[in-house]
Amino acid sequence: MLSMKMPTVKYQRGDTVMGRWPGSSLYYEVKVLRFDAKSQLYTVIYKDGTELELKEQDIKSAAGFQTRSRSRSRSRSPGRRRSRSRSPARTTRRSSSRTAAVVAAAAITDSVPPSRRDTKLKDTLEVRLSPLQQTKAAENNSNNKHEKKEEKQKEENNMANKVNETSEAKVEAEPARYNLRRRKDDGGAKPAAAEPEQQEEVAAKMAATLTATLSTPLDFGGKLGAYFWLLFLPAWVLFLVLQVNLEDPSLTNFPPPLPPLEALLDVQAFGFVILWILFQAVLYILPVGKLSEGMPLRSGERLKYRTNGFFAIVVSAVAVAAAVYQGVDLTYIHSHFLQLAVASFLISVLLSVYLYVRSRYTSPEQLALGGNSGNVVYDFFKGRELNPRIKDFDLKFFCEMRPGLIGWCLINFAMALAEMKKQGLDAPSNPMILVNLFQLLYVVDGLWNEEAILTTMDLMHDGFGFMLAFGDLVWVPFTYTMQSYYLVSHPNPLSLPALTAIVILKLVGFYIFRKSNSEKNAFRRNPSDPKLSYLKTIPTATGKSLLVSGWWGVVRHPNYLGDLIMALAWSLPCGFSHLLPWYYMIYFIILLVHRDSRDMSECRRKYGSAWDEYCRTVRYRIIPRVY
Ligand SMILES: NC(=O)C1=CN([C@@H]2O[C@H](COP(=O)(O)OP(=O)(O)OC[C@H]3O[C@@H](n4cnc5c(N)ncnc54)[C@H](OP(=O)(O)O)[C@@H]3O)[C@@H](O)[C@H]2O)C=CC1
Ligand SMILES: CC(C)CCC[C@@H](C)[C@H]1CC=C2C3=C(CC[C@@]21C)[C@@]1(C)CC[C@H](O)C(C)(C)[C@@H]1CC3
Repeated sequence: MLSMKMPTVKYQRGDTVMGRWPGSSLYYEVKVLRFDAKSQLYTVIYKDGTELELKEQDIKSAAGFQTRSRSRSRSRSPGRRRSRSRSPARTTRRSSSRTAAVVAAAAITDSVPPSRRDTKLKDTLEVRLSPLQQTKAAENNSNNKHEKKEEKQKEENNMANKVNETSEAKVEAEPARYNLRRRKDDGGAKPAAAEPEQQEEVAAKMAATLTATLSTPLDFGGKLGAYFWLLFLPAWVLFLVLQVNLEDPSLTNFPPPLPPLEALLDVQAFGFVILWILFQAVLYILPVGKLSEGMPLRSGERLKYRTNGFFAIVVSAVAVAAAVYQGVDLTYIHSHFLQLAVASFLISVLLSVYLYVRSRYTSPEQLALGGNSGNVVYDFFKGRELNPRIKDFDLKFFCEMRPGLIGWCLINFAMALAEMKKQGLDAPSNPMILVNLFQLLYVVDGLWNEEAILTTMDLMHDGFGFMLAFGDLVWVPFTYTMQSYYLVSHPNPLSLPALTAIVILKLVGFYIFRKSNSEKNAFRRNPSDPKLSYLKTIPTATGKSLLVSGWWGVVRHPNYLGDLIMALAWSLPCGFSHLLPWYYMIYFIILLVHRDSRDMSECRRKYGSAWDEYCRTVRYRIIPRVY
């Protein structure tokens, strides 16, 4: 087993110490993750999962601190606080009437540092600064003049640590916003207001600090990129759908003229999409199948998910078969593809708006780290809330695994029927059968191993916003079906050797994909599983280890490799006459390369030098010796 050693420095990896929150004089309990000898900085992790780099002088041993109890702070009367000298959050009656447009200072409780949150709150919001106090002994040790000044400031903060925001107050602190933690449990304390100027000063200081420390780099080209993707993605789907209908669907051909609006909007198609989603929702909530636990959240909580996806696809297949038996003409899906896509798009927009609005009222712990930039368009696109739920109904999990994914198979099946109808066949063509079976296998496998999705990036890190809502409800069912749609009117006879080679390719890809995903999933769920004891690992400061042998020792993303090989096998049956059926392959390379780089940054942030060591040991990302 490989292991890392930390250089001999004052604080060691794993030490629990007190770290100063940058820009303030407040100290919180942190754990040392690593020390960078070059920059002389310690990477520490706060209790809420925030990682920061601190200088040695901003760290103190935990022994010199004591936690101020809640009861003590509660007993402090507002009047007593008022009598104190000026402080950043001083409470006065006078100022209570002036709190509109005042930024409230962050509430920091139980040694959890402030994280960010948009705070346009309608209700009265009571927040409180509750840092930890240093003991007398520690204070005496602090000879440094600078430190003494900060101690004084800290004392002031402690004295006047309640700020109130009235209903008309709008809390807006640009460029960054901070976490205002509701103090529902502080019933005894009366709301009071802070001195606006001083609060603003504190807020501005913290805002600057938080911008510098908490903001994760923006993906997808940042704010401008978000505008671009919001327009480009729907336009691209429209382009593909119009193009695939052409006799000669060359991507270089000019797209056909846009149909009139009334041809795009179809109430019946809209109704069918809604019915399909509701049908899947009913299957999802049925108390059938396992309740699986997700990975621990930042709060330590583990959500439960109803993983009955396989049951859902079996029931859906039976329902579709019954409908066909009853004479329902599924080729409607082929002839109304555009209308169905537009209806799904509208639903995904409505869903994204709902998700964005509800995320404004969610507690900061429930926000994803990446979708909380403060820019409305970017956050709408990227998604703010990590696991939006209506009671136990997990919207992200449901959308990712059900309507679009199972809808993809339904559309493929409808295309096979449309091909038979259009080309007067008694049975679908071989390429159509291959595409249908290959993609069905992919989806069924995903649903059979539904629990494994709980350890993927989307579920663990990404917020649920337009990108995933659109991706799940529109992109997957209406662009992943391009190969079968293409085959409806573009037959491509396959020789037996070609057919056999494609099948072998698919199986090889599937084997790599499934084995590597299962290995990682099993390891993440139970790292001490005896079945995995032969695997080498690298320990990391977070307590989690990284696999460095087995599939994850071949390349850093063996699952992407398998997935790409499968994608190749999906396009090959369509031949080489047009680029359109190869669109998925091209898109998928771009998607996975980008995903890999996103994951690399995320893992480097999480695991630091352990990740670098993993990358040194496993040199290639996706394709051995190539990339
Ligand atoms: N068909 C499609 O459209 C798409 C399919 N996919 C497929 O979905 C699957 C999931 O993909 P995705 O979520 O992107 O990524 P992964 O399932 O590969 O998850 C990445 C995470 O795995 C963990 N990890 C990375 N390296 C190691 C290691 N050496 N040992 C242990 N854990 C490690 C890390 O999380 P941590 O350490 O926090 O556990 C990392 O963040 C893939 O098979 C992919 O091909 C993905 C996107 C689109
Ligand atoms: C619109 C954007 C450009 C891209 C959106 C990306 C999404 C379409 C994909 C992100 C991750 C996905 C996964 C699957 C489907 C596509 C999306 C939603 C997946 C459910 C397909 C089936 C697999 O077996 C899987 C491993 C479960 C996949 C997980 C990731």
